[in-house]
Amino acid sequence: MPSLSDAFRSHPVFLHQKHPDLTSLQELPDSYAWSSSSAATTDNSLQHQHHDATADHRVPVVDLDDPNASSFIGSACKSWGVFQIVNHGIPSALLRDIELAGKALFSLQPAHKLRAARSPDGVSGYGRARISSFFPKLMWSEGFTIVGSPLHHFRQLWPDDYTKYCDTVERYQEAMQKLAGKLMWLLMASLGISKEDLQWAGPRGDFNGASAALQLNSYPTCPDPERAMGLAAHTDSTLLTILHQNNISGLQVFREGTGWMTVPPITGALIVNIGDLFHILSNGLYQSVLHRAVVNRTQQRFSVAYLYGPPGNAKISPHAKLVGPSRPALYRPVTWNEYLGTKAKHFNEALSCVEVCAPKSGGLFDVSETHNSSVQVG
Ligand SMILES: O=C(O)CCC(=O)C(=O)O
Ligand SMILES: [Fe+2]
Repeated sequence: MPSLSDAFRSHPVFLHQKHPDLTSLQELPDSYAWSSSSAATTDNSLQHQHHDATADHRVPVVDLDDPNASSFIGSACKSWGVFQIVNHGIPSALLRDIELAGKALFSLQPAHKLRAARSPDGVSGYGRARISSFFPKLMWSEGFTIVGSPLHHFRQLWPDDYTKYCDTVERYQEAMQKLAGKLMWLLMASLGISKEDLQWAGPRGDFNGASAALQLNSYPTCPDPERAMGLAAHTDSTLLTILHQNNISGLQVFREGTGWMTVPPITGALIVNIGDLFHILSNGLYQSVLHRAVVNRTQQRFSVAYLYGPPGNAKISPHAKLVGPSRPALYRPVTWNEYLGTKAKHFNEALSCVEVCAPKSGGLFDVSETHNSSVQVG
């Protein structure tokens, strides 16, 4: 069965590894300037101001202990593709520990960090965002990707001290895997899909064999944040992503008709993004949210993304219960590996590459319309 590492290995991204020490720069080098200081900023739209969060313009916050959590999540996914969660069961000490591990890692000297550099066809290790290759300008950030055990790389970074950091990562991965499974069923329930309806979730519905990657991100303080970009606009290729940000804002999501909106940090809350694969599974009902990270002049920002996808051999397709005479399947079945290949080539156009039928215009589709449909897909 192909693993996530195999998937990345077969779709290498070549990034030049030379990485200046961003913390030492007093001025923004041209290679990092996404807009000129006088330019009206429209396209990759560096409007850094966020729209003030009136009730309708606030990323929804869902209490997972609420008996109606599933239906709140459903509404959030239809209109936003992102929501924050509280009462998620992840201990605050674990959130603090993973943040401390990230801080310790990114504060190492540049040459030291490069001991754990990600190889061009590798998935794990230190380096620039994989999406960098799609943009002419560099991003004001550093990342560290972990698939499976970080032992090999952590030994290179902390020869005498790696066990405590490995232990933190392992505990974090375990807790995230459980939470991701729980979120998957809340999402499924909101679409009227039960455990019997999802073969690849396994006989006990525990998503055994699901794949995941952990992405640590650091956004150093920036001398000219209005012209820089921390992480350019993208959607995640995942089913879902669980993001922990420290108490510094920077994550923005794009809303049709409104523009870029900041997702404000809420102490102890986690952010859940719908990824492209869930968009496919939901037959386009749930949005995979376009998001980016902006930077600031005074405070270093950290985030930890748990990128969650299906088992390597699972074909993800619009679920049969969401397909009917009035709503044909919009996408063809794909494995995560195949989809990552499409993304590596076509980036933000990847979803349209697996489309089989243009989405109908004219509003949201009513889930109840097809709950009893027996049409099979894939
Ligand atoms: O740092 C953030 O807030 C966003 C990170 C992200 O989008 C990613 O790692 O895919
Ligand atoms: Fe992302």
